[in-house]
Amino acid sequence: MSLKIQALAVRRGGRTIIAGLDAVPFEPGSLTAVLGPNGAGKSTLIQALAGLLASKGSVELDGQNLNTLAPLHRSHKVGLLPQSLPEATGLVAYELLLGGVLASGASRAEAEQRIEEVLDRLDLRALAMARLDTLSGGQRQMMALAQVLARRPRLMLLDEPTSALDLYWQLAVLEAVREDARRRGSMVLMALHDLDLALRHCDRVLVLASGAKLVDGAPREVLTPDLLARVYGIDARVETCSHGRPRLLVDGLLNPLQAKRPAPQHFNPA
Ligand SMILES: Nc1ncnc2c1ncn2[C@@H]1O[C@H](COP(=O)(O)OP(=O)(O)OP(=O)(O)O)[C@@H](O)[C@H]1O
Repeated sequence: MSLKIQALAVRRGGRTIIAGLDAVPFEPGSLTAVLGPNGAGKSTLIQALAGLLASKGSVELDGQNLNTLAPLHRSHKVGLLPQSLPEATGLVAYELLLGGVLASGASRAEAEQRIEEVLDRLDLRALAMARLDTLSGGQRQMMALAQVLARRPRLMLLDEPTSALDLYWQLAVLEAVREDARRRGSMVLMALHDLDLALRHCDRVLVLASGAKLVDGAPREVLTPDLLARVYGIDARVETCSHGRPRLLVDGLLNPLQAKRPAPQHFNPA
């Protein structure tokens, strides 16, 4: 039982964005960070896995090819947190959660019970009855994440889940996701720019560049100074802090003439 990606290819706007991605199977309970520079293809991969973009190749979840499932059935198994925040509409936050959980196939009673649990776990009860247009961007992002957790999908796809959150909530949210994966055996793939969060919370990192897999492995092993220089064009290293945790130390930008960083991501029509 796992997620297997084989020869995944995605085109957008007439261009090949992801060309034949293979990955070692993702295990139940695992958190994987999808890393890479702007335009590397992280969101494209996540949207293709969620079924929002047509793709070739195979995406198998627990032995079932997701591309053969009807969209509704696929959405019961796969929960997506998009990069964009939920719109600031007159909808009450609780209604956002309820709509999502009911759409995932839960009964009304089951949906309400799951939402109560997630609101408690994330300490969001005080905001549950607020209109979305009265919440801050970060609060709306937390509500969207609460919805994904309450839907209890087998595969969670989170596109920059902490982009609008303060330091407390970045850690709190990732710990809640980690706990959910451990408890239910769900699998999590999340696009991240914060490498410290990837080092701290993820079992594995998948690094993309120009839509191709560059490396895939344990965060500490993969995030070497050479890789950081090649992918991000920065002079940086991972060291162990006095509390025994890995930390990214950034010394600065590499001189662009010396950097081995590829030019800004650009894809040739294929
Ligand atoms: N709607 C679209 N139509 C056509 N091309 C797109 C579209 N969205 C993204 N692209 C292209 O796909 C490539 C990958 O974009 P994608 O958003 O997947 O990158 P990303 O790694 O998530 O970037 P970021 O870190 O900036 O969010 C880019 O070259 C981008 O120009």
